[in-house]
Amino acid sequence: MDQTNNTISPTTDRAVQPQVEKLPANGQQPVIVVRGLTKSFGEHEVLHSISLHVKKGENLVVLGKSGSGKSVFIKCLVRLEWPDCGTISILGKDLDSLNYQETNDLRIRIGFLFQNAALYDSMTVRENLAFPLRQHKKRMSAKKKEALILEMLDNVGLVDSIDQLPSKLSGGQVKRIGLARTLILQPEVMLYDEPTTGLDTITAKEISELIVKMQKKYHISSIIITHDMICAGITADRIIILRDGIVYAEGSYAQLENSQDEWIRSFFDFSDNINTAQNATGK
Ligand SMILES: Nc1ncnc2c1ncn2[C@@H]1O[C@H](COP(=O)(O)OP(=O)(O)OP(=O)(O)O)[C@@H](O)[C@H]1O
Repeated sequence: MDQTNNTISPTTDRAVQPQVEKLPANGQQPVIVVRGLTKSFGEHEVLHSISLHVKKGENLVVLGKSGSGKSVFIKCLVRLEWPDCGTISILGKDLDSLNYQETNDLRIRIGFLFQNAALYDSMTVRENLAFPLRQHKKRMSAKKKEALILEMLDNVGLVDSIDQLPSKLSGGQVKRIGLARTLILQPEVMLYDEPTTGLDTITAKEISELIVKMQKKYHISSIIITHDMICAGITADRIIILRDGIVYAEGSYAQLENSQDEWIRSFFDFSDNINTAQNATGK
């Protein structure tokens, strides 16, 4: 189904006309391409023919009110849920065409930071970071592993916590270590599910700024699911908004904030904070 005809109707506001089907004009293949993704639970159609792409090095924020299908969408990307129809291509691989081994190989190139990503309580920070390396980088030397652990802890400003147990860390520090642990496998694509949930405003801002710092440092392409507008303001290169199972709107933060559509503008109640935050990150 043509989403452009299926979405917002009476508006002439170009910023909210979903244009996600238009692929980049520079000929560069997007890192993620989703076409016609549909997912129902029983009679309840949660996602209806979603199509979007993510360009290399881009942070795409997916907004939507509670229950709009954001988590179901991201779970479809990592095959925690199976779409009823539609195609998903990540890093040039069509997920449906991959065998078990190819799926596992691709998974290593994709980092997924869960909403409530927990650290292993009985392991120190170093051991938590070493864990994915032990699983997936069996041939990497101990020296290189230690260097990577230190690099990732340095990225998140927590080198001094290397020998601590998670129980000694604050909520924000746990998030940072969770991010470091995901990044240690050097993913080309990151999927963030509500990365700032449960954090106070200042810590949420710090985590959001860290996401941008990592995007720039490692040229990571990301999808960030959030309903935290401060996080969206800091991290988004582009935003799509889900409503009733479709891509209702697409645009930059500024375009959507100034939309003629009142429902879209209702997301942007914290604009003063965000303007400050956006200025700080140059988005
Ligand atoms: N496994 C499931 N079985 C049945 N219904 C489900 C399942 N998972 C999700 N849903 C339904 O799909 C809809 C979308 O859920 P989803 O968790 O994706 O929303 P969301 O946009 O992430 O919401 P929130 O911002 O509150 O996390 C909800 O109505 C939810 O009840």
